[in-house]
Amino acid sequence: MSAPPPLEVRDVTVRFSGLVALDSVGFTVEPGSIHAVIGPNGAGKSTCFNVLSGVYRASSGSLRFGGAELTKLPTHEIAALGVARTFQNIALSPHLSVADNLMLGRHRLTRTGFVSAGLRLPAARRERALHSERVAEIAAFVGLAGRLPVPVGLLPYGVQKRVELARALCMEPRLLLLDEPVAGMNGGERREMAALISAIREDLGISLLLVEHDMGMVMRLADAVTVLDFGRRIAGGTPAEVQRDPEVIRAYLGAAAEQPAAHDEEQV
Ligand SMILES: Nc1ncnc2c1ncn2[C@@H]1O[C@H](COP(=O)(O)OP(=O)(O)OP(=O)(O)O)[C@@H](O)[C@H]1O
Repeated sequence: MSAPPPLEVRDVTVRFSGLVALDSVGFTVEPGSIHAVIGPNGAGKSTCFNVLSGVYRASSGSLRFGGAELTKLPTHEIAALGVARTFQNIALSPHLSVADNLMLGRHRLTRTGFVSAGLRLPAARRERALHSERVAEIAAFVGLAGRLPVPVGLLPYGVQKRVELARALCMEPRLLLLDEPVAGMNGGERREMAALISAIREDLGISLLLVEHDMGMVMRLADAVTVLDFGRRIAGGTPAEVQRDPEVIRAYLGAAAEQPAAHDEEQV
């Protein structure tokens, strides 16, 4: 897989009947980096994510991934360019095994159609064997080797989040969008997930964009941080830079005064 191109977000605005959820937001995810988007509740983080994966349309602005303009593409074409995402609420089939869920992640890479697969033609059999091998490799990489036959619904929540991540990796992405990857996890699960995210960057060379509430995790993991507040980009830079930015401190202190529980997440 070739090195990822940069993701360039320029002047992106998203409006929902009068409400400006994103207001001329811009940032660049450098190739092979971990870039975090943070901000208080309602800042526009999920909107940013949804516009990147094609779930929402930008009202104006541009999102370029290498030579491709993503703004007008449907979700499956964005995925075909090598942009995969995970969901905040797990989006797996609970009755299917881990292996089958991961195979579904490889769907876009499958060449032989359903008919030849159904007829068990040799080409389809060979292709399935290759995909199974890759699924086993990815499962081992994320620490799921022993769980391949287990129905996803029987696994603990933290393990299901790993399956969700593995499913996205099965799409062989060059850019991975992670929506609150440690939400709802306990301290141990958070540390494991943080180590896995680092390994994805180090060993697979994939760029990662993550939306996350856990500040400890963001500050330890991210190479660069973009801070949103009320749909605007109020700061950007290294974790150390944004942590001491007065605008950021003001946004978070204001939010904490209104919603004390919102950023009270456990630190990694
Ligand atoms: N589909 C939608 N229709 C209308 N308004 C929306 C929609 N999605 C988001 N919004 C609004 O856009 C603004 C930004 O919301 P968004 O969910 O992107 O924020 P967020 O930073 O992800 O918040 P949180 O941390 O609570 O998840 C909010 O005012 C929200 O109510």
